[in-house]
Amino acid sequence: MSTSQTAPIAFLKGHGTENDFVVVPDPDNAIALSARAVAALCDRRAGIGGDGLLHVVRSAAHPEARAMADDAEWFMDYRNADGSIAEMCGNGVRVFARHLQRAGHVEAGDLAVATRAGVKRVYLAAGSDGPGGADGDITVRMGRALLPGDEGVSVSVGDRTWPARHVDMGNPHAVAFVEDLAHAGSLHSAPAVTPASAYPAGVNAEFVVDVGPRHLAMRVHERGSGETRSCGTGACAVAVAAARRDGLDPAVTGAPVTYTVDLPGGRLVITELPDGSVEMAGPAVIVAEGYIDPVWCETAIA
Ligand SMILES: N[C@@H](CCC[C@H](N)C(=O)O)C(=O)O
Repeated sequence: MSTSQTAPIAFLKGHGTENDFVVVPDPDNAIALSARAVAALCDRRAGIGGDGLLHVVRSAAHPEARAMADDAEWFMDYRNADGSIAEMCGNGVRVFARHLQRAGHVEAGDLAVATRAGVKRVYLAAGSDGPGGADGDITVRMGRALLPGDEGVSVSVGDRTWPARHVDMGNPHAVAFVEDLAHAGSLHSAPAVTPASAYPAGVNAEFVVDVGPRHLAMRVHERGSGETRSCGTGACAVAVAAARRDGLDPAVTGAPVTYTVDLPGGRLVITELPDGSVEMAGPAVIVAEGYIDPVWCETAIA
């Protein structure tokens, strides 16, 4: 955020299954959001607080999205809570779409959103709360999961180590099936994921248990944010890893496979389709909106 900013900057606060975000609408890409500014805004005590930040920019106005502008009017410039940049955020893209719908920028129905992991198709049901709609689940076509070869990935917490599945949902994941989610410990610090060479840009680590047929529960430690109460791309990675573990591959059988994934902050339903794409359905809520004090910007971010 440019420290020369004098006008108040609008923001919203939202969440998807309690994965929470500061939303900064900036259609013309006029706000220079430094990593430091993002970290200050996401700070839960001295800032607004969030697992990440959604910078809402017209694709045509952003150098990383200009090439997608013909396919998607809006670009989700996603940042983690520590200010780092990530390719994609599954819960974030639903909150992003909810904001656009609520602000009247888009209608219910199909919407294309540009992300650093490509254009994602979002389906927004018409809501009952207000003209633009504000409730109901949002479905996102997340693209294909990539399963890089067996690099012998493993995840460790304390003296426990589990073999893990490397799943790429546009961003990197290591999925470990465990006996008990409590074995992941406090997750105050990042679990060790090896070999480091499998994840040169860092990794999100998921811990998963079965709770019933095609029904999973998970915890996650997110790159750049720590343990969060939900991760959409993580839930997709977990569902695909579980399908392969269970001998299911829609590309082979021609039948979609659905897993229900319970997270500390709520439930996501993940379906892998015969064309290999992964669909995620879940809630997205805008909680509040307001203005960031320019004096705070000067002092906290300068
Ligand atoms: N919470 C997100 C993922 C956000 C990005 C992640 N921390 C990364 O660095 O890849 C989700 O819902 O997918």
